[in-house]
Amino acid sequence: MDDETRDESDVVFEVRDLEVTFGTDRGESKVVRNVDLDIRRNETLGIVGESGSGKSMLSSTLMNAVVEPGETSGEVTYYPPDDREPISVLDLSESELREFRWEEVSMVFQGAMSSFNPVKRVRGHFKETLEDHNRDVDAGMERARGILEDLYLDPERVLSSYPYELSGGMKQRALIALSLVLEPEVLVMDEPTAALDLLMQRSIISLLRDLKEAYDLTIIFITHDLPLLTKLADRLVVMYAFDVVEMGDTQDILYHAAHPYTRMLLQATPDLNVPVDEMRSVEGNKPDPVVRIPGCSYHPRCPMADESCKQEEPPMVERSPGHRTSCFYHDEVDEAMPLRSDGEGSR
Ligand SMILES: Nc1ncnc2c1ncn2[C@@H]1O[C@H](COP(=O)(O)OP(=O)(O)OP(=O)(O)O)[C@@H](O)[C@H]1O
Repeated sequence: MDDETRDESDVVFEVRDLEVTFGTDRGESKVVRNVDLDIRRNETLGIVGESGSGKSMLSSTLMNAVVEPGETSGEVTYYPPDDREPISVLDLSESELREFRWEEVSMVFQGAMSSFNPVKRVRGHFKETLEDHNRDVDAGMERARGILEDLYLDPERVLSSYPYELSGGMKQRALIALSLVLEPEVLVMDEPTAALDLLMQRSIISLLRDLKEAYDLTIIFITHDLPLLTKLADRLVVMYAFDVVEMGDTQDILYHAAHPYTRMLLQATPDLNVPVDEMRSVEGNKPDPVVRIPGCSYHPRCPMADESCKQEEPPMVERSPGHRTSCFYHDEVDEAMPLRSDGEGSR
């Protein structure tokens, strides 16, 4: 079904004309450009792109949490699961935002390891979160124990520990439990497994699949680790140069990637079981958020680019239902940049 014709009850976030800008000495720095996106209820949406492409900025806007002095414009509408009115996230006051964050949408940030206060036991973090949101602490702690157990942690041991007494994987799971204690609808995870070893990454991914079912969650997972994402996400959003260049079902993107950049990402991934640090990086210079080049932002690195790509910006088009891309030559990409055995090598 087309994103725009989709029944509203299926959509948890509707993002329109979204832009994030920073004023800099060199001029205006646009780090998210004109993004339109629907996030479906109870899906796992993966946002992928190289470092600095705008993934974290885009996801921060879902909680109106872009750091100062960044300016967010456009619309971010959140649809609660019940009969409540839709919420215009960018119009929320500070006190409304404090409730909205954690209770509706919870975020596990990049560098999660430092999210715990080192001098406070884990139990204190849970209690403080419950108290700050005027929740019944006893009931909340009972729920916390259940979530920790679901994450294969010993609740009493973890709750009575200081953060430094836990291993990286345990700390990460404790943080996920903390982010779920106020029963949010949406969990946003920004590179949550980046600091973990491969085995722990895989185990967190499988835990997230179970959690999503058990707690009826929508998960937004941000990473530059495409192999990891293909094991978790129902749909993928590919970002390049502060904009979305392709989105669609994970299988469609894996086997029928329509944008040359997505194909480059897939080709840079020799085998989707290979750790990310063994992947080759995509060649070429990184885009600059201050300098908007004419035409398609990917043309300087694109093997298929011609004169029109240098002059005109390609519009986002629907290639097949729900599969969109912004490339003039999406119909020719199969022939020009074939995927290994039609995607077989990418499994
Ligand atoms: N506080 C800030 N002020 C100005 N520009 C910023 C700020 N934080 C990030 N940026 C810029 O915004 C752009 C997008 O950054 P963002 O963190 O969203 O990228 P990302 O895709 O999440 O990268 P990574 O995977 O490395 O986290 C980058 O060019 C970055 O330099």
